[in-house]
Amino acid sequence: MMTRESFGIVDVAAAVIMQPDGRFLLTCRPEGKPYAGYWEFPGGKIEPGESPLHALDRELQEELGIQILHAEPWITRNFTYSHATVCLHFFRVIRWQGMPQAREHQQLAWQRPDQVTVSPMLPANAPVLRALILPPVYAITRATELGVPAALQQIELALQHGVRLIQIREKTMEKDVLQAFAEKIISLAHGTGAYVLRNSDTILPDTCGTDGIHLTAPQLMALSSRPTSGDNWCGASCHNSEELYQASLIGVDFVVLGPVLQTSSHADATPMGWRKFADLIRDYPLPVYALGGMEPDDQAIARELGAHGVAMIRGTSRL
Ligand SMILES: Nc1nc2c([nH]c(=O)n2[C@@H]2O[C@H](COP(=O)(O)OP(=O)(O)OP(=O)(O)O)[C@@H](O)[C@H]2O)c(=O)[nH]1
Repeated sequence: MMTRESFGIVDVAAAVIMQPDGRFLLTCRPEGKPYAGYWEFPGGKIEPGESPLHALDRELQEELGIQILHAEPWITRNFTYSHATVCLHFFRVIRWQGMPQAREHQQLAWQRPDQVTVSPMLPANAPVLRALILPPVYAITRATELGVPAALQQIELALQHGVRLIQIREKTMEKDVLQAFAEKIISLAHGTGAYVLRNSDTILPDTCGTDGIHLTAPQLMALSSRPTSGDNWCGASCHNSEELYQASLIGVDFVVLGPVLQTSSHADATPMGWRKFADLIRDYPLPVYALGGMEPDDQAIARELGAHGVAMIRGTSRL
């Protein structure tokens, strides 16, 4: 029988073991393994007949002496090394039993997503570390509907509640009003370390001081490469498998997928529901925010199904 291994694909389970303060654990590959001395997420190869989660539990017991109590599927990334193509199934491990110990004499380091101090990292892991910087909630503005003062107040409150990613999505706002609104949002957000993206359908220029762009689905489908470079963020809106595929092809940083539930901002759109959402993002390489009728409490179910977090328009006021 032809297996994935006979095609040179090695399935691997890897853990982002996360403390409540956001720090996660990296380990250094011990002598005797390929890429010895490189840092990686704890984990290892999935044995025949094992599920990714069972393999991860076994690996974490062998390598660190801990047992998984709660883990969420996250992203799945392929990477081709000279010896093999690895398919890395990442999980966020939120609760575990025991204290991680270096059972294989490897070095361990707790790291912050925006401040990784160990190197070199395994080559496959750069986009994974970048994905970890993304916060769990993505807030989307609706100043055209609320009025600028109320929208600013809502964003200020959201920032106080810990929101660290905001999209300015005012598609019909007059230019001067929009620019003044964007300046205020950027100044409020940057004061707390939050990122601000501009929707690609607004008339804000590249130079307006935002930290990147959020592509609408039609704009995503019209592109042949990612439109931002360097540290600038690039997100995209997706509604189906074709758009998800295109987003992974041009290598955006994250996607928003929906509508998951009924929402008054897109009342005519048919919601896909959680089951279809989960099917669409299974084994997907990029972080996904669930969008459409999301409330703060929906973070738990979204993450359980493999989402990175939730994106909210109205729900932001209930954080
Ligand atoms: N554990 C882990 N492996 C990774 C990461 N990133 C990455 O490219 N890999 C690759 O995935 C593969 C994992 O294989 P491994 O050698 O660690 O597996 P293992 O613990 O089962 O070891 P073994 O082969 O000695 O039994 C390696 O090719 C490694 O380079 C990561 O972050 N964590």
